[in-house]
Amino acid sequence: MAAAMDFEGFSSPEMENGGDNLFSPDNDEIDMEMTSMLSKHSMVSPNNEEYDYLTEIIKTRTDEGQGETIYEVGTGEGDKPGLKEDDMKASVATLTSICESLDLQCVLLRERAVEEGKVCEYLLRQKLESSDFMEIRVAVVGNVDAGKSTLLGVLTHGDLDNGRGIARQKLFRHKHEMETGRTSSVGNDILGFDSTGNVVNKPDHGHLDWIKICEASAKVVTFIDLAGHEKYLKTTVFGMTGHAPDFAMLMIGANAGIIGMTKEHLGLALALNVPVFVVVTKIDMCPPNVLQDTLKLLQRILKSQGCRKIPVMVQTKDDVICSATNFTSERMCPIFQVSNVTGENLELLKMFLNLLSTRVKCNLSKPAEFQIDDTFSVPGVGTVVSGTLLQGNIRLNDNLLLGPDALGQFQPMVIKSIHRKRMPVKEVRGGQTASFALKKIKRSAIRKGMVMVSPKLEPKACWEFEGEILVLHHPTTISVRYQAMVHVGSVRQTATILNMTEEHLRTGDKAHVRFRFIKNPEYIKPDMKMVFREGRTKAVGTIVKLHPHVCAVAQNTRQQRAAKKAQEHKHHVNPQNEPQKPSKRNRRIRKSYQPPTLPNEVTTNGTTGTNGEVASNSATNMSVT
Ligand SMILES: Nc1nc2c(ncn2[C@@H]2O[C@H](COP(=O)(O)OP(=O)(O)OP(=O)(O)O)[C@@H](O)[C@H]2O)c(=O)[nH]1
Repeated sequence: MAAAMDFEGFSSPEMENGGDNLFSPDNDEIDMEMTSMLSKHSMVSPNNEEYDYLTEIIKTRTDEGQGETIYEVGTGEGDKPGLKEDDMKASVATLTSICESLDLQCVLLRERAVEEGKVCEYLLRQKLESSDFMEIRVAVVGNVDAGKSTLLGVLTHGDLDNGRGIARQKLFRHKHEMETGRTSSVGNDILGFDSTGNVVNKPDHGHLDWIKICEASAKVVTFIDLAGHEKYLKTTVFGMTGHAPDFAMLMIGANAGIIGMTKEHLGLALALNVPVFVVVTKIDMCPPNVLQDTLKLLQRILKSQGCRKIPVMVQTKDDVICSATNFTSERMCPIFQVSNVTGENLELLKMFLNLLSTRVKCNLSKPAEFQIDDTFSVPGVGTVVSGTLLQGNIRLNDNLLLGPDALGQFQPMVIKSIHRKRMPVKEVRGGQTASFALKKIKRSAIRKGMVMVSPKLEPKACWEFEGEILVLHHPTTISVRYQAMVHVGSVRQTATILNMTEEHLRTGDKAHVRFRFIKNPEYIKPDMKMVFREGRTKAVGTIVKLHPHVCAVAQNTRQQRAAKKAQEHKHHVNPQNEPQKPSKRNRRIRKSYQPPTLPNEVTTNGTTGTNGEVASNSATNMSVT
């Protein structure tokens, strides 16, 4: 019961709606409408018109699924499921022919015998050029020693672990990680699937060639390996907000159970609306009664008020298909039980990963918006930034704006080269991660949290913003002037509470709070999820209003203009240009000067002030981070 209590307050309104806001309701409605008009016999011998209609439906569904969909043959609205052998054969022939015309690979996932015959489910996946692939990002979280790095080593390198850490050795990036066996930084590993769903990773002398994997893949799953130790929580939170994961894979050691940071990481994923699936490891070395206890507690926590999830034990291929197809839209939380040493159930997990589809739909027709999560200085190349393209497209030689800098300004820059997963490409689409080499930009001019956006967006930075927050934990009370680290997308900066609707906030309290960044203005948008934390203090929330930076810029330019005017005046009346003490009147004016309040504030519905700072609805396509 205590565990359930701990989760009070983790759920957000979106969670309670099952995260439905992640999908465009209009498209779902169209899809449902189109599909519901079909009978189970529609594919048996369609005439030309019906054939075109079926083609249209499949095209819409694969486009919506960003290049893939699961299609069921043998079911239809108002019909009892199942087709006789001959009808099934004819339907599959129609499906295959449609797939060929649309350049889709058609793979049988499962066949079910039902009262009226058979129902077959097919995975339809776009055949892509070798330089293109679908991308899914999975954040890997869980307590220290849950087996995160080991599982990633086993999945990506194909060799089982020995129970003493041999598999994880391939992934550690720092010397101290090798020595302590603990992950400290955000690491990325990739697992590629070809169009038929086979794993393409083939290590060469223990090393993976990312370019070869990407070329052979139709889908690449990127694992964002986050540290399990509490002292690296800052990194873990950054990984969950800044790397825009589609899903979170929560790892639990079967014998250790739900300990340490497990609940913390689960709560973080829930608060950020990232769908979670659980992998219980080490089942080879865990006594059955301990495993049962761990699973029971896990299910109780998932079903509790704070989580409101439906735990589903995945034990067969059918379970995998059901849970993968319903994962994004429902409150389902699939649970796998695996061993990295014997390999038990790893095939089910791989099949599940292959069937996952991107959660966040990115609008490709909108102006480009790229959030930077890391910077590098590459010898012979120059400054390189990596991150996620949240909307639009970016091509080689595109002119973009980079910022905001410390003054809240954006500078023009040109894209010199583009890499996706270390593979040179000419273009990146919304939803994909990439690295860009930038022309004539110093690395020192860039910090994590900056963005590169199309000039059409006319970006504005802001010092101050308002958020609706919920305090998950605080030992005493939070009041005005309290400072803590704010994570929003890849922005990570300390902010001060300027004012709030409550006088004091305690654990479990909700409030409307106005924040101010202490160091730099940032590019953020309404509706973005935020985490506010300092030590064990944690609050989560949503940005509801921005106070654009125009204020500070205006202040600056106004001050600059005033200074220039004063200078000119000085030159005019004081030809020797000697420093002069400001008059008493001027000093009084300066002292009493208050920055003007802004007329142009941005609200959540995308309405803008006089300058039209933020494109309407642009926030709705942000990845939920
Ligand atoms: N027997 C057995 N041992 C495992 C299994 N999975 C992981 N281990 C062992 O558990 C230990 C810890 O695994 P790690 O992969 O380092 O754990 P982690 O969650 O990545 O830990 P951090 O990087 O510190 O967050 C290693 O010695 C692994 O060999 C498993 O399924 N069975």
